[in-house]
Amino acid sequence: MTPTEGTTPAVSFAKAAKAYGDVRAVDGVDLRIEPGETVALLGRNGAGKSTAIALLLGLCPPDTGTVELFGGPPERAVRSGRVGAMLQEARAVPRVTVGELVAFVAGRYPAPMPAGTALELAGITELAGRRVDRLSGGQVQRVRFALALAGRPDLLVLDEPTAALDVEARQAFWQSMRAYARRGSTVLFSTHYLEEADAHADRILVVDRGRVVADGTGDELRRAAGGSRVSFDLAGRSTEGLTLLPGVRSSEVRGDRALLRTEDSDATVVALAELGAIRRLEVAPASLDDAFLALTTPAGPRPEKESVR
Ligand SMILES: Nc1ncnc2c1ncn2[C@@H]1O[C@H](COP(=O)(O)OP(=O)(O)OP(=O)(O)O)[C@@H](O)[C@H]1O
Repeated sequence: MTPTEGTTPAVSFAKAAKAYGDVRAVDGVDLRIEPGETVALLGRNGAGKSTAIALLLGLCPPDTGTVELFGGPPERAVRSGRVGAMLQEARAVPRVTVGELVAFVAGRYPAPMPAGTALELAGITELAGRRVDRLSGGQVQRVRFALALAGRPDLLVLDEPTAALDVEARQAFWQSMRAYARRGSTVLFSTHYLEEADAHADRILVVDRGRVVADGTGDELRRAAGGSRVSFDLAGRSTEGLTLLPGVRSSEVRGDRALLRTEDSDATVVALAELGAIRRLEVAPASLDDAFLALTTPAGPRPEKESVR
């Protein structure tokens, strides 16, 4: 996305880096998020999403480079109540009711929303009188969402917000998030789920080994990854040699179907036809899954610091 001239970005990283020993958790990231954008940080476990979020909230300083929120240090934006965050770590919760806790936290902010509105937006109005230490994991998650909203933040930061939620709660959560984003707030959320990033973000930043390796809408990422998927019924045929066919990058078997990811679907289809492997043959554009696989490094040991570059 092109930076908007003359506006102050909600979030900006300039060559920001943070290492833990040999691990470059955030490795020289340049990034600009405009006010009002909803952005997903998408990456595998250990890609650096939580560290990037810790930097932008001022929880730890970058080793090198700078991170700013609304044109100033993160601490200033956080102190002035412009930022609401929902982080991963579950802290011990006090023995107060949900309503009391949300009202207490809202009261710490200069321009909070009424506690009842925060509860309503988080879909937990009926939990207002329940003790916080007697809730299910999913309910606690939604209380934390209400707490993140309570100060009416300009920037809402959510680290894997749906991790503990079941399907129904997940849908309700995204509806609430979108409702809040429509009020003009900037939202940044991290996730492992491609479908969530695709469905709920205006823009997806794919993070891999501490770097932003792609930045765009789901459609842009699909196009950038290029390629197609060719699938057909194996009908008992061996899968041996499929990856050697022209254009094929990878192959996978799902039930009795073979799925080939290819850079040249015409050449792959001709080769399959020569083998007679064309039962229920389908050719489709690459999916976001394919794009993600093409853009990121497979799980495995992280390289040593020296071998990264
Ligand atoms: N406090 C720490 N001390 C040492 N290493 C750390 C620390 N925090 C993160 N790391 C390492 O930095 C890398 C990035 O971790 P980070 O938690 O930012 O990734 P993530 O994308 O949020 O992963 P996940 O999806 O699993 O939460 C990982 O290799 C992790 O082990």
